Amino acid sequence: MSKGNINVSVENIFPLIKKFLYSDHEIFLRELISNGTDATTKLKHLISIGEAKTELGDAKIEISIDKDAKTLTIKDQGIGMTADEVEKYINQIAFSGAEEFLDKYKDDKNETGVIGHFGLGFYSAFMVADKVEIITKSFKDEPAAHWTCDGSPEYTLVAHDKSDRGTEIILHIAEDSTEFLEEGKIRGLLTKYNRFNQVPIKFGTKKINDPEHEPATITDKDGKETKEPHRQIEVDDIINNTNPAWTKKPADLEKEDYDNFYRELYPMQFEESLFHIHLNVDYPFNLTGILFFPKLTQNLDMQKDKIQLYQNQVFVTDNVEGIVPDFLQMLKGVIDSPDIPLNVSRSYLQADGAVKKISGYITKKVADKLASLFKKDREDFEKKWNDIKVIIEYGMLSEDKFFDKAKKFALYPTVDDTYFTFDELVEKTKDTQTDKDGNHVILYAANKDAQHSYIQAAKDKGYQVLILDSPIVSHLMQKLETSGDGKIKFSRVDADHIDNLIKKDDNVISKLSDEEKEKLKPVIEGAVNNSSYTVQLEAMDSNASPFMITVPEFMRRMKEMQATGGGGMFGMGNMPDMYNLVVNTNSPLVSEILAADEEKQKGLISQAFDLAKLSQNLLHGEELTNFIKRSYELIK
Ligand SMILES: Nc1ncnc2c1ncn2[C@@H]1O[C@H](COP(=O)(O)OP(=O)(O)OP(=O)(O)O)[C@@H](O)[C@H]1O
Repeated sequence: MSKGNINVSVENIFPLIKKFLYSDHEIFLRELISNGTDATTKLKHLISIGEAKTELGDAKIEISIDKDAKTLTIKDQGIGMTADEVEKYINQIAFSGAEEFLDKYKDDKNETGVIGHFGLGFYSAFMVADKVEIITKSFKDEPAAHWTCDGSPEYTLVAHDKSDRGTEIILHIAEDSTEFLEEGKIRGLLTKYNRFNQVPIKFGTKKINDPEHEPATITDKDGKETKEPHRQIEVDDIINNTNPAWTKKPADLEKEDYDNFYRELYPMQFEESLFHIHLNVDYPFNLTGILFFPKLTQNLDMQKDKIQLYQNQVFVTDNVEGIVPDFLQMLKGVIDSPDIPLNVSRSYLQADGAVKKISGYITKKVADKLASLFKKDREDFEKKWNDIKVIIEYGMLSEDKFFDKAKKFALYPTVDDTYFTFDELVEKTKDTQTDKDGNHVILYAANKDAQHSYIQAAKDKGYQVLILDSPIVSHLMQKLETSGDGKIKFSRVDADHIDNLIKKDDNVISKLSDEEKEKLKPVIEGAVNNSSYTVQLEAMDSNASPFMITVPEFMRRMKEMQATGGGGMFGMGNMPDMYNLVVNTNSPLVSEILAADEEKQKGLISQAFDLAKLSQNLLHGEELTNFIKRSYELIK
């Protein structure tokens, strides 16, 4: 028997471990399973190179709870340790590892700044146990060893009669941690952290139908046939899939395999993904994974399904901020990399060279995949556009490299469902939609129904009208306007009268004299009596609407940009909505207004103003009721 002190210089390490990251106590299980996994893969390696003369068998890691003894045991069939190795690895290396780890983080008040907490290792057991035993037998022909430590710096190390190879870690669960003696709790942790562990993990047994047994058909006295019950057998309950899809070669997987993996990863998700991207790189860093483009959904559960970060098939976190570019965080799937430093704060992580490269690599892979999907089957890509546009538009705004690539496949659908790339759109509209000053005006609508009359007016002129309705599109337009030669201007169809949106040389003569206009303007202003509207007299086509409400492009876009965060002009977000009331001085109705007496003028203006409001979906409540009443009066 040997007794010893682990290290007197840090006598208080055990209380410290216990206190350490209170909310993260549960990671002890992941740490101990990782040790068991390492021990098993090391042995496998030694066997493969002929250093270990033993059979691996179906080596697994077994987790068991003994509620009476208040113990939780993690047992592996790996490499094991001799007494000397326990002395070296547990008393010295593991301890100094834990000590170093704590030293680094005990002052770290910002607990969320640490992602994963790999590195505390074996001693994390003391976060939940007041006594820990190790019973271990090395694959080498040496007696087993039994190490016990009750949380003080003192330990004992004696021989043991364990005869099978491997290590058992017995945790005597502390009074304040008895939740870890509950089967449900442990099963939850195993599925959270270890469901793709490299070595099978057994947690109890389960009953299944015996595959060897073919139930016989029984015929009763009435001649009715029934099958006898399937014979049940008890088998190990293996909680993990040791071979998840992302660890395989893309060439070995069919679409169905990816679909199945998506469902395995998010069992509560019933929609299929739109497409996947298999990541696989080994230089200059190691990274594998599969990312899925999800179907857009309002389902909140779905939004909880995030990209999961693994390190060698062990779950670390589903907070991948800093590793995956922001715009791709709406994707789902898995990233597995041994090269991501896990014990560092997020700000450090973002500055880390390897992590930056990873983020760049992922962006490039996603752009390449989208480009190839676009090239291979444009029709299908167009169908998916609505579901993926927000992610792509966000990417184009936030990453210049992505913007350059996405320019080739980002789509601009028209109200008639034609999908143009930006270059195609420019080519298609440059002759018809360039104004007299050389500005190339791209027209768009945000809502086909609400802006119907404006869309129609533009289409009557032979113009193309895009439908751009995603929340960040105003930012993207701003970027597209400034990134080219400065000649492209986006304008919503209701930003002005169509002849003003794309001003051509042909000046329309006004039927009204300047004097008449001066007379008319205050009459209309008086009848409208609303400070949100600026009355603007315009000589337009006599067939165009007499009154029309427009929302100046600049104002509206600045407001939208403020509302969706960033950009725009400070303070604009809180400004009230402002409109122009464009009055067509060439319309016969306007001449009629001018000629009418005061009473009739008022009636005509209110009616025309309400009609203009109606076509902008601005007539509501009492105003709408009054309008309807007045309209009935008119047709009586
Ligand atoms: N189940 C086990 N079987 C065999 N050796 C083990 C086992 N558990 C721990 N060890 C030995 O003890 C050492 C220290 O373990 P510990 O978990 O503290 O650190 P680590 O696994 O080396 O690194 P990490 O900090 O990433 O956990 C291991 O390197 C290994 O040599």
